[in-house]
Formats: sequence, structure tokens, C-alpha cells
Amino acid sequence: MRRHHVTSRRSSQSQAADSDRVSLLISAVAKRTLQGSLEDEKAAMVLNPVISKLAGKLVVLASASPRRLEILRNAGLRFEVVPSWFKETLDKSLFKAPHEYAMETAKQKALEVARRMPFKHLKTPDIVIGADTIVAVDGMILEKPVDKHDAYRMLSSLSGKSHSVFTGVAIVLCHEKENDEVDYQLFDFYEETKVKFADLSENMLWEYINSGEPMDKAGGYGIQALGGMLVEYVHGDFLNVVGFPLNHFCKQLDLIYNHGAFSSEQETSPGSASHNGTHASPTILTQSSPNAPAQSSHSNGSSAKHNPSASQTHHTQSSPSASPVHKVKKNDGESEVGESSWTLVNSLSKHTDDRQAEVIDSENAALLMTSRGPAMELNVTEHEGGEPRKEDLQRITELMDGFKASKALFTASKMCVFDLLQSRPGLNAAQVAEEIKASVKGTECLLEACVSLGLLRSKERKCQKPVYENAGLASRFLLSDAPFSLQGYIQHCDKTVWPLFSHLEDAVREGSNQHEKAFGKKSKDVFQDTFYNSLDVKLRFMNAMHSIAKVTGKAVATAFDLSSFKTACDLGGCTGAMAYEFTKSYPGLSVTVFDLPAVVEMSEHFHPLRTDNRVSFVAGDFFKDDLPKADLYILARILHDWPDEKVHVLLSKVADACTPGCAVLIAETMLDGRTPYSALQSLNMLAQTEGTERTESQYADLLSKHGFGNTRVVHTTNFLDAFIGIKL
Ligand SMILES: O=c1[nH]cc([C@@H]2O[C@H](COP(=O)(O)OP(=O)(O)OP(=O)(O)O)[C@@H](O)[C@H]2O)c(=O)[nH]1
Repeated sequence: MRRHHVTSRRSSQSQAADSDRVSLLISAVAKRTLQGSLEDEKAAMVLNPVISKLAGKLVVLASASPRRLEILRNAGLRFEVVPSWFKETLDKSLFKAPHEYAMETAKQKALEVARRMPFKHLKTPDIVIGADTIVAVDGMILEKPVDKHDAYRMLSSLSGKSHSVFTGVAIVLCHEKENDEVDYQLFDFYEETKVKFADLSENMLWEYINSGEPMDKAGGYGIQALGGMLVEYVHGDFLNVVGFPLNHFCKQLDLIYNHGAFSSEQETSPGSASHNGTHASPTILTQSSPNAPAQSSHSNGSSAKHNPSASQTHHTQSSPSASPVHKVKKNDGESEVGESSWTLVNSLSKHTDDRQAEVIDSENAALLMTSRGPAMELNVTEHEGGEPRKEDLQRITELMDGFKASKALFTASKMCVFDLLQSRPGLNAAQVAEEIKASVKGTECLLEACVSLGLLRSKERKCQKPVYENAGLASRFLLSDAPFSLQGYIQHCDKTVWPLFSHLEDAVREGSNQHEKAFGKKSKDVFQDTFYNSLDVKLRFMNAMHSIAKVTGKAVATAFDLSSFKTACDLGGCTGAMAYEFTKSYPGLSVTVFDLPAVVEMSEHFHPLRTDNRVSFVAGDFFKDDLPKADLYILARILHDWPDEKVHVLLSKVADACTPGCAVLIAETMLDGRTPYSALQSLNMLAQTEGTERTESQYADLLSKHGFGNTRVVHTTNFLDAFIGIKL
């Protein structure tokens, strides 16, 4: 048996004992995490033998589930979240047992992200974690309900009975090789927990369904919240039901990193990974070429086609996967810019089924910067001759050139290139130049820059000039009328943030905002004197806040279950975009938007239809005036505008307005992950308002001084993190 085969049970009793000791500790920690224990830092130390193995690695959670994020974050793991685009549509009838379906789905979720990241995010993760939770009852597999009737069908099938919850987990290790290929090594496992439901009356069922809780949860219930009331008993790992079997995961890491299941690059090369015909080796995939994305963004993962008979056997609760070896190699066929084809060879099963993967779209470059924080430090090494490595040069160039990319994006957006190509795809540079009233030479450069950034696609035609169309990123975020349009925010970045950043050195030296230098205006109060002082600047600022609130609103509103609150007040809620997301998520909630008179008078222009009368607007200054009464106070991107002294003034007014049980919900990007986004955003706040971003514990401290406790944080997959504190 190969040294790194991972299906083997631990060979000695002492190993088992060690691992079990770790697991017991983990189990205790896991149970505490859901109660929002503040001892997590300490707990993570206890877990060091396992978790510390991942320090310095770029760990990615390929999941949009806020519960998985919270479970892993609370366990002390540092990671980025990149939700998978894999559609959960595998044919269930092909699987012999429900857990096989969950494991295969988890695997496809993780592989999709592992393959996408080098092209879309311009960085290769070290580890990608995917998971899938399902409920199995009476021979049926239940996933998330599609609507209330589906939730009813699911919950009534669980009433009065015992069922199994399976979570399949896939851990994909990515090994970058010298020749730009990436090996993917897969470890997967599953965990089963048995849950017994009480008899549920029709009333109970509908009351629960109408709470909205079932909709994003496997089997239509959330055991960690209201759904806990439906449960008589649980046999097995509670966190497995919630969406992630933390204990088993840590055992698995222990096996991989401490007990030799991990393979070095050499060991995992396709040649040496040739298997022994058993299902004991991890899966290894090799992907070549940094320029070619691995699979279509919304495909069902067919580039690693599901083969139940070859890859689904012998997954037991205590042993990792027994998956076959795959190799992916580049097919040097005809290629358009950013497009390429891939071939997948299943070498273990010796099938002659070389499979042609889908043709890929050309979004093979990311808009985002790719520096890594200390939790994922750059591993800068030199070749033998002292020459710097290509990847290091690439990363440092990206950092040096980040401003050029931003400005190219701002310019194309301002010149309406994306709107134009949406209505008339397939124009060449001269045609675009004519429409946007610019030089052909300049337009050509700009369009090519946008192609290189993954914002546009170009198509070469024989003996003709290339033609252009929007890539997915542009269609989703850069059109003026897209539901998630960031155009307003982009204009603000161009017109306000850009000039402020050109005085960053002064901002850093002085610790002050740079409005006076950038715009020639002295301002005592940045909002009253600058942002809301003239109509065009005010509209631009409101547009920026509106677009960010529309993109982030749902994630903030649903980070916690807020259905018990009946009234909310969104302080500094600007156009009400966030408030509308809250009322959409909670049918029983009314929200008052409280903002300066100059803002409130313009807000209705942003909601011409005003369809929801549960959102109302009140004008006032939250530092001076009485706050509207509410059970829940929302502070989204507000506290980062101010230094601590002002934050205390505001929080004390909020605290005065609260009775015990009321809550404050803060939505900000938290500094804890040390991501470029949050750290740069903090610099931005310094230069704009003399404010700052903060860490979770800083927010907890600020709130505790005003009588708020039971704080919890959810790191959403969107720009903002959500933090809640309850008035004690
Ligand atoms: O008691 C609970 N049971 C289940 C859940 C949550 O249900 C979902 C399961 O869905 P899935 O595994 O497909 O994961 P997604 O949320 O779609 O995220 P991915 O991006 O990973 O596909 C999961 O979120 C569980 O946490 C629950 O909350 N309580």
C-alpha cells in the first residue's frame, strides 16, 4: 500500500489514541462554537496540532453556506470563501447510497473552485474544502426546498420519524508544479447523524415554514435555530446536521498531515500515482497552462464526469475516500482568446473514455488583487541560478499594476463601453470608438486591457479586426441597469477615492482625511460639508451607497435569523436599499430608514415603484436627534466612518433606545482575516473620513461598553461581515 493512501485506518493504537484525544477536544469546541463562545482563540490553540498545519496556506472554503463558514472560522481556521458554481443536479438514481451522492456533490463543488481560482482569481489555492448536506428518509434524498410547498412535503415526510443527515466533505490539495501544471489530490469522507422528529401538527408545520427558516436548509429545517424545537433526539455529530462535521474533518486533516496521507509533489505526479487497483489512493488531477480555465462557470462539472462505479465505493465513516486517479491535460486545439479545451482521462478505471470537456468562456483573468495576508504568506523562493520565480514576479507585478487595472475599469465604465457592448455585442474597436467618441488607437488599447482583465471577450476572425463582447463579470456588475450593478460605486471610486488616494502618504503621515488637498475644500463634517454639499456629489455618493447596499443587502439580512424582530431602524440607511432587502427576507419586519434630511429628500428617486410600505424614511441626525424606536438597529457601513469617540456617542444613543432583548446589527468588513479588501478599505476610510475598519473583538469591546452582549459574527461571502449584539 502506498504510504499516502488515505483509506487505511491508523496503523497503531497510539495513533488512534492521539487522534481520538484531538477529536474529543474538537468535539467539545465544536459544541461551544454555536453558542458563540468567545473562547475560540484558546480552543484553536488546543487544536494546533491539526489546524496549525494549515497556517500559511491558502485555504479556500468552496461553500456559500454561512453555517459552514461559522463552524470553521470558530474552530480557528483561516480561509477565504469562494462559493462553488457547481449546480447540484447529479442524477440521484445513479448512486447506490445517499452518502455517495453527497460525497460526489461535495467533490464537484470543491474541484470546480480549485480549477476556477487560478484563472478567475489569478491564484492557486493550497487546499479547497467542499461539502454537501442532505437528508435521507424513506429511500428519498431531500436537499433544500425550492418553495414553501416543497418545504411542507419535506417536513411532513420527517414528522414523527427518525431520518439520517449525511454531509459529504471533499478536501482538495492543489500542488503547483514547475511546468505550470496543477495536481489536485482529493480526500473525501462523509458523516452520518440520526435525527428523530416529534409529531408535527399542521399548525406547527406552517408556522415553521412561514418563519422562512427552512428555505436554505437541507431537509427544510435548521436544527441550530427554530428547527431545534421539532427535534426529539440526535444520535451523532450535531454540527454534521448543521452542515459541517468538524470533528471528522479534523481527524481527516490529522490523517493527511500527521499520519502520512499527504503526498509530496513527486509522489502525486501522475506517473507515480498509478494505482494498485484498490480504491485506496486519493484522486489526483493535473491541470496545465495558466491561461486556460478548467471548466465552464455554470456547468454541471462534467469535465470530471461522475462515474459512480469507479469512484463511489468504499467510503466509510472513518476512512477517507477511495477515488480513482484522473489526469487533466491541455488540448492544443484552435483557441480563441481565453478559450481552450480540456481532456480528462480516467486512468484508474482504464476506461477509454477520454472526455472532451466543455468549451470555456474567456473570463480567465480576475479583476481582483491577489496579495495574500500573513495567514497565507507568499512563498518567495529562488531558482538555483538566483533568478526570481515566474509566479513571484507575476504577483509583484499585479500589486504594482493594480492601480492601472482599476483606472482602466473606471474609464471603460465611465465611457459606457459595457452598456454599449451589452446592447450591441460583436463591435470592433473602430465601431466602439465611434460610439464612445474616442480615438480608434486609444479605444483599441482600452478594449484589449479589458480583455486581459477578464471584463471583455474578444474574438479573432480571419484577416479581420477582433470583435468584442462583455464577459460575465461585466454583465453581472458593470452595466448601469444590472440588478447587482456596481457602476455607482465605481464612479465614486473614480471621482472621490482615486483623488484621495493620490494623497495617501499625507493621510498616513497625518492620520487625517485628505478632502482639502484632493478637492480644495475644508470640511469639518465630511458628510454635511462635502458629500451632501452639492447635488451632483450627493447623488454620486448616494448612488455608490445604493449599489453596495443592493449587492450586500441580502447577505447581511440573512446572516442571522432575525425573524423574531418586528421593527428595525437602519441608521444612515441612505436610499433604503438595505432596508428593502431586510423586508424582503422577513415578511413580519418593518424598517425605518433614518438619515440626514439632505439624503431623505432624495431617497425616493431610487425607488420609483415604492412597492413595499413596510419601509419608511425619517429625517434626522443620529448624533443629535432622538432615534426612532425599534427592536433592531442596523448600522451598515456606518461605524467605519468614525473614530472610537464618535462611535461611542452613537452607540450610547442606540443603547438608550434599546430595551433588553433588542439588538444591534453591525455590517462592516472585519479586519480579522487580513484580506487585502478589508485592510485597503481601512486605508480608504482613513483618507475619506478619518474612520477605520475594525476587528471582531474591537466591535465586541465597543458594544460591551454600552450593555450589549451575546455577540456573534458571520463572515458573509459578500463584501461585508455581519456582527450582532443583544442588549442585556
Ligand atoms: O439543521 C440544518 N441542516 C442543514 C443546514 C444547511 O443546509 C444547507 C445544505 O445545503 P448544501 O449542502 O447544498 O449547501 P449550501 O448552503 O447550498 O452551500 P454550498 O455553497 O456549499 O453548496 C447548508 O447550508 C447547511 O448549513 C442548516 O443550516 N441546518
